[in-house]
Amino acid sequence: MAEENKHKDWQPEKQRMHQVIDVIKQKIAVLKERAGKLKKDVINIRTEFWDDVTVNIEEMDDKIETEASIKQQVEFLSERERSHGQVSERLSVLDRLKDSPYFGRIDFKEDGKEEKDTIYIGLATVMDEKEEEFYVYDWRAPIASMYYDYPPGPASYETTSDNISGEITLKRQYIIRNGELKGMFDTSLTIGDHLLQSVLGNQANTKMRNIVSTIQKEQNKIIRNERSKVLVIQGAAGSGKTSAALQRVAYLLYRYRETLTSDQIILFSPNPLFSSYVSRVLPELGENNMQQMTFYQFLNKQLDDQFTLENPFDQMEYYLKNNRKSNDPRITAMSYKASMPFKSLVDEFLTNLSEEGLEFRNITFRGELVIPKEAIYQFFYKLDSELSIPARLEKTVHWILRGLKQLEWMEREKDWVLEETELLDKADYVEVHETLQEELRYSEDTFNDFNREEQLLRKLVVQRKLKPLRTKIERLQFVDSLKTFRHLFIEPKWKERKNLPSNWEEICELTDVYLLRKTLLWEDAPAYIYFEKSLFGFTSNQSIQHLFIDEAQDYSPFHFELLKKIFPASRMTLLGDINQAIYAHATEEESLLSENLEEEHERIVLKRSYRSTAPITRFTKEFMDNGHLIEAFERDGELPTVFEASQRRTIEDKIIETIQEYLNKGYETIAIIGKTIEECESIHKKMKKRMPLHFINHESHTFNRGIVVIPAYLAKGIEFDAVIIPDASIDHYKDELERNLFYTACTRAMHELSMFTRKEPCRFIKEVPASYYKHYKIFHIKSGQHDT
Ligand SMILES: Nc1ncnc2c1ncn2[C@@H]1O[C@H](COP(=O)(O)OP(=O)(O)OP(=O)(O)O)[C@@H](O)[C@H]1O
Repeated sequence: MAEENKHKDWQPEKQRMHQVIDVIKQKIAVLKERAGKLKKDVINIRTEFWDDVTVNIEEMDDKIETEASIKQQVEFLSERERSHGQVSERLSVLDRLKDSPYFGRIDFKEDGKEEKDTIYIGLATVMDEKEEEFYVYDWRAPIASMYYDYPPGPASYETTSDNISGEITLKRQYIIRNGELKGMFDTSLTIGDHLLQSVLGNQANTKMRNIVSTIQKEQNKIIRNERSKVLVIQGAAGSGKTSAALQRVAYLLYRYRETLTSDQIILFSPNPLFSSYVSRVLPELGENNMQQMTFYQFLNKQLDDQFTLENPFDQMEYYLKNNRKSNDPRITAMSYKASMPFKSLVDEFLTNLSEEGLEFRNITFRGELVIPKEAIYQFFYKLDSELSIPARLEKTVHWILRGLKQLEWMEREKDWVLEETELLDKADYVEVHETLQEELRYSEDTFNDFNREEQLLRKLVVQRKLKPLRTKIERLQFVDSLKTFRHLFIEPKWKERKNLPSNWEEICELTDVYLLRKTLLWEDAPAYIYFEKSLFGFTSNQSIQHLFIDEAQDYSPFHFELLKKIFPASRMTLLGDINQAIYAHATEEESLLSENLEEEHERIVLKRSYRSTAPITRFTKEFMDNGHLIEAFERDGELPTVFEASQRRTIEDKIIETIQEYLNKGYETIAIIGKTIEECESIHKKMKKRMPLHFINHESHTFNRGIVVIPAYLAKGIEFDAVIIPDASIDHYKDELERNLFYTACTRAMHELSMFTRKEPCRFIKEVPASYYKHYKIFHIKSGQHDT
């Protein structure tokens, strides 16, 4: 920037910035020394661990002393390791601050005070050398919230105990890179479009970036919300839902740093690729990543190993292949089984099990029947019916275990036991011998030593043999929950209810076939887990304090009920976009984002879409019902293009040519987004000979720069510089869920979007005014193009 064009405060600001950077550098030097020392300590403790421990295990007292000595040493080591970890984390934050210590400033005059405060805002707090004055405020500090919420003029912020009001007299933004002041502007907006324009104009990245320097006012509301137990965010594609969620995690970890840790927060992500895509944001902000998992991983963990759980993406593929068939039982089941009416049916079924119908298993030991299932049934149903099923099962466990105790006494006398004592190893004999010695300390009677030893050996053998059975009983494996659940789909009493789908009979048959195979279809998993946990009792997870569900439109209220039961203490942040609902069960009424969600909640709507250029957003919003609610962020770019050609080979050539153009423009992440995995496989197979392509399936955990081929449902949540839709023909994207899938695919594009069709373009493209895109019909690629 020429000197004469620079801001009037350029010099003093530059000077101050260097002063702050110098302080940061000094702090880095001090911390590096500390880190070095701590590292040395850790290495020393590890190498000399056993020198400092007094090991003596001859006598009981010595044993206890040895244990205490080891414990002390371990504690000392972990304390040093922890300190080293903390210092390293702080060092990496300071390292980032050294390159860019702050990005904003507000001058604030509090009501009733003479002086104004100058507040510089950055990634983390920096104090002066004496640790008295703030050089930089952490962006999450209460006072910093005004930077995001207000233009110059009256403003206020909340502390934990107070509401402070006053006036912002100046609001300034800085671009500081590698320790150099590159730009500086005073702004009258909340966060000036100027800076946002430049951030959004950058290339897409294979890892998501933090947005703290340009958080928008409506996003800040989400980030700092502390009131709501359930916070629902409906946001257009690219409106910053995921970004806001991640900055919210960072905010909560800062705000509640005394009581909240990152492992008490879970984020449900749409696919494994997404998990790695967002993995850098929190470390960049100096925080540890929260727990992250897909809903599939979560449900799989809730099931024992007896089941094979279908992957949701396989369900999706089934849907996409069969959705044109009328009355396909699986397709109907996908929506019905995720619905609240189905939950009510399961609840009714559970209530009935309170009276009758639970299936039990025989209890056998060494091939012999010990307690027949009928006896368990009788015992269970004679218990007070006011008690819940889990409470009655607990009593049944005690009853069975008492029976096993009697069995143990009887078995001890049997011949097989004596035979097995001979197979015991030396350590067992030593153990029995020690018990005997212990008994003798309190008894003078040594006459029956031999008998007593045999008794102890027999006891040991029988107890050991019974242990696995006991464990199974304690784990309620004597209840046949699968067989019980099947009644719901077999017994006329349940099958012939009112208000069931018309093809319920077929659905029941199909469900039972899979249950018998111990395969849980994706649509059956939530209901089965809910059912089983209702029987056995929800072992609720009290430690999780915040649950974030990204792409919440893909969860049904039934899923939500399950999550609430499993995480009763947790606050929930549900983020999604109803326009991107791509699962058969996710309709507007049955979505977690629905305004009719019964749960008391606060709702925030994000309308502005930041990811794509304005021409792309204008194009995509045209074919969505509620598209008029989406606002494009004004960023210039090329119009989307549609290329139509009748020959496959021509289309392939044109795709290659387009990709080449994109590469020449400097785009680094380019995605060919298909509808199904089959379509993607076929494109990959044909085109990989002509250019390097990476194929992404549901097992992919990362993606690199370059050209990827990916189905739309796996591209959720991710973005690319340029997107190619290889087949946008009339017969390829048709029904309403395919509309959402098409929308999801198109909205992955930041800068360029091109679509290819072999026939007429799909009806969604045709719903867009012709002036919003360029339509080319290609007759011969070599002889040129015809603009229609
Ligand atoms: N305040 C902001 N400042 C800078 N960039 C932003 C801001 N908000 C969003 N973005 C950018 O917009 C893009 C989309 O953001 P994000 O992925 O969080 O949106 P989303 O609503 O989760 O999208 P989708 O639902 O389509 O997956 C990202 O590149 C993100 O960095």
